[in-house]
Amino acid sequence: DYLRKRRHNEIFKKNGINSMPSLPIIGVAHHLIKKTPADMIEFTEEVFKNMGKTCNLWLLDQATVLTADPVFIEPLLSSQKVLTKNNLYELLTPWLREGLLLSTGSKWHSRRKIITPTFHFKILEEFVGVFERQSNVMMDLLRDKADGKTVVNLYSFVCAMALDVIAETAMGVKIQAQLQPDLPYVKAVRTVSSITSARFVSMLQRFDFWLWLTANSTYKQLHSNIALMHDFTGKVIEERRKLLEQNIKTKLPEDQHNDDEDVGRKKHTAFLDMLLLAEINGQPLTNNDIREEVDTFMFEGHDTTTSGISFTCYLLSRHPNVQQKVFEEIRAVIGDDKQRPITLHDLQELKYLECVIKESMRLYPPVPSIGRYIEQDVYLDGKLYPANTNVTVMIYHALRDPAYFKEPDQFIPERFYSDNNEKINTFAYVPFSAGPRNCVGQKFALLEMKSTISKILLHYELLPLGEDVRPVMNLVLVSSNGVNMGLKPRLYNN
Ligand code: HEM
Repeated sequence: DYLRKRRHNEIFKKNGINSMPSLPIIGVAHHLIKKTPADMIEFTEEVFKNMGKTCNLWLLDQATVLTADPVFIEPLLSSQKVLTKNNLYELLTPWLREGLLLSTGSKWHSRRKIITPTFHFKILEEFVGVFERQSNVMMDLLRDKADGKTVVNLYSFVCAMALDVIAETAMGVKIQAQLQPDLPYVKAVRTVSSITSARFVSMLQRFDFWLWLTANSTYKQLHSNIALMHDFTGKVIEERRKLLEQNIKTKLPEDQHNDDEDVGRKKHTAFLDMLLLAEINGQPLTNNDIREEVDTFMFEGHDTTTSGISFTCYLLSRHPNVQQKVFEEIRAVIGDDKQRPITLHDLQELKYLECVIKESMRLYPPVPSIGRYIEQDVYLDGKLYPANTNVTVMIYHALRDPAYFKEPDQFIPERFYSDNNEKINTFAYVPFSAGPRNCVGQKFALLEMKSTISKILLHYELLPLGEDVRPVMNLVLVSSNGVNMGLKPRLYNN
């Protein structure tokens, strides 16, 4: 073990990577044991300040390279050889199994090949109506809070809305998370997301055995809720497969299996339908194959956009000039009729809003860190990196690097103008990651965020009420005291 650690440290040193002084066996775990999740942003900042933008920490006997340096991020994320996720992702395995986020090797390759086209422009166009309908529900729910005085934690409203959107687009099912929050599937998603996030930031709870031993009821709650979710998605898949087979047999046009609400309108295709039709090496996917992909969308596709929408609205509430500029753009593109459905074309025209969202995700990236595992010795940018190394890209810190972003803590959407001279380095701005394992859902996410935020601003003015956010790096970025603001109905006098 000593020799292994020495080899790692020597190789790192050659690459200009410092290793933090560590103790035998435990490494640097003693620095972390008393840290709370809320301390982690500051702790990592301190580490980078003292050790450099890429450095190594021994966590027990595991080499863990932390980086916020685009010079290293570029070869790492571009590599076709380092595609495996690190052990932190194991927390998600019981729920997501080997879906696209967690799978690796040839399984990941073949799945990525069939999933990428499911985000085709034409398909996304069909989803715009879902964004519209679900954000309209949220507008109704916000109405009695919008008195200009009440402090609203927008996060919980957006979260239920985003869950409705992803259930309908991924599975073709209306789960009514906003209107019936007590539905078992909805509660199960919330419970499993929150237990998994808590485990992500607790060194001890990460280990299954320890969770079972010290928090048995949480352990049981986690697994019974996962079983419930698998059961639910499994049944949806079975039903849609039957329906599809029936439709093929009777050659019914797609829109004849509409439910009541959709009568008269072409029913949109869900991701699940495309997976039912997909083949790998001439073989269709099994229900279990499809389930892990649908579950992955359910997880990856709602907490992330919730974080993005909530933090953007928060920043707008604190920057009235920017809010006014966005509002004017929305009014110019969409008009004053709050009931007029927002089209894909409208969303594409909202250029300033896009800059605002990009800048919000720079200050508050919904996915604040990602990880890779180096399985075999590998050369990145001509330098050797030893096998059995975890790497964590600290997206949160990279996006506030003054070497790449002037006044990095300021909210300046204009830096994303396409004609801005201050060209943004692709690997310095990675909220959706980059390279072969980048976010497959990023276009969907951007459209959903644009659609929801423009709906909110058409209906309400956002006011700087309540405590400022305290960002915490969970699986996604959250705020420990909520994402607070006030709302006031918009009046259109001029
Ligand atoms: C603002 C919203 C979002 C952000 C910031 C975001 C960010 C990311 C990031 C950083 C990754 C790389 C993860 C890693 O390397 O471990 C990723 C992967 C992924 N995202 Fe997103 N995401 C968002 C929304 C979505 C949505 C809406 C979907 C689905 C509808 C989605 C589906 C996925 C999937 C399936 C992967 C795995 C891709 C692969 O490994 O090939 N994401 N996302």
